[in-house]
Amino acid sequence: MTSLLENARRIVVKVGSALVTNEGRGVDIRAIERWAHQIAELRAMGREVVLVSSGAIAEGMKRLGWTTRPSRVCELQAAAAVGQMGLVQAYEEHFAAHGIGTAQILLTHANLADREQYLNARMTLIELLSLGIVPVINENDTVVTEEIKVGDNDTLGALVTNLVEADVLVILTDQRGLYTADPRSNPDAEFVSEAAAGDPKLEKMAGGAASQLSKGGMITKILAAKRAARSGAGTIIASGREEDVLVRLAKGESIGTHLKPASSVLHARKQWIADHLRSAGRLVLDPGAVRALRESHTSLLPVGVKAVEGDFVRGEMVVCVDEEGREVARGLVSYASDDARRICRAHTEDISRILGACDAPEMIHRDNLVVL
Ligand SMILES: Nc1ncnc2c1ncn2[C@@H]1O[C@H](COP(=O)(O)OP(=O)(O)O)[C@@H](O)[C@H]1O
Ligand SMILES: N[C@@H](CCC(=O)OP(=O)(O)O)C(=O)O
Repeated sequence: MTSLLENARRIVVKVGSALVTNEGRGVDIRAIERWAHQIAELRAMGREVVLVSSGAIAEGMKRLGWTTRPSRVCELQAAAAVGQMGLVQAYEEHFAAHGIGTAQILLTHANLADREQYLNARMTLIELLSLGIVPVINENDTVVTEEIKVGDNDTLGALVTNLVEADVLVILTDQRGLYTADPRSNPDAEFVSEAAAGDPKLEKMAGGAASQLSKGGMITKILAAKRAARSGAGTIIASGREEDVLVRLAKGESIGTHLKPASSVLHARKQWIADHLRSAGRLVLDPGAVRALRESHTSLLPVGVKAVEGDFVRGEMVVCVDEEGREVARGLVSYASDDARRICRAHTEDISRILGACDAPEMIHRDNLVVL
């Protein structure tokens, strides 16, 4: 078996509290140095990497001189706010040593449930990746209470994987991967090197019941893999202490537990476009464009768009209709409605002259288009 990471172009790496913090005594600087080094190598191999890192509370406790984890939510929030400074400082310093810039992103579940904020976060992250920056994400603990928390960073990692349409989610933890039972209490537990993401048997191995969800552990990783598979991404659970784990995985070595999605990224994305998104506007196509979409499965070019209806931002879902108003396709549009109106009917080579820049040669790229 080869690694899911071998051919992945966009990767989300989640590092857990168990790893980032030195036995709960603040940030493990040596560990951060090693991951920065490995992620720099992945970038040099042409991969894009988003990092989801825990550790703010543990670092905050150290800075505040607290030796036991507080129970009041506001104390945990205060510790997270203090500790986040140390966490991002450590990442910034160690990525800078490789000439790589970093960006801090703090997200909540509520941010990602809101359509506009979801799209804004997506645009920002994709822009950062195209600028060669490594985004470092954590939950925005200051503004969340128990009920609206993502809860654990495994779930946040999966949400970010869906958000940026990553190919693979790598969850680094303090175990080699998934065992048939918790290896801490079951020395006979067997290692699982490969399984289907979403297989209910895995939830039982990880300790099962939904009531344990908030406690983290392996169950949140298994559920994160199930969630990531919805956008076609595979998940790897591996030990962050394994020598050069990310680079070796990217070179094709099979390390850790590989949880494979049932369908390909492209198929899953198209399913998502077709099923889940509310349309933000309409593009009226001329008969030539309708034919090209139906018969040649091409991208939709601005020249074939006769009119643009509605207000939308880049990346939103729009419905494509023929001159009689019948739905032909739907897809994620490459331009916001104002720009789309200005370039409809235009040839691709004229886009930069009209808009001052050409973000994309097509109105909807064929990977983001579902013809009905
Ligand atoms: N089936 C299992 N296989 C491996 N680890 C398991 C399993 N069930 C429970 N665990 C526990 O999950 C822990 C990892 O989760 P956690 O401590 O939340 O890590 P992190 O902070 O990296 O998210 C392991 O140390 C292990 O004790
Ligand atoms: N956001 C918090 C906690 C994140 C969390 O639950 O972490 P994890 O156990 O790695 O899934 C922090 O940075 O300390």
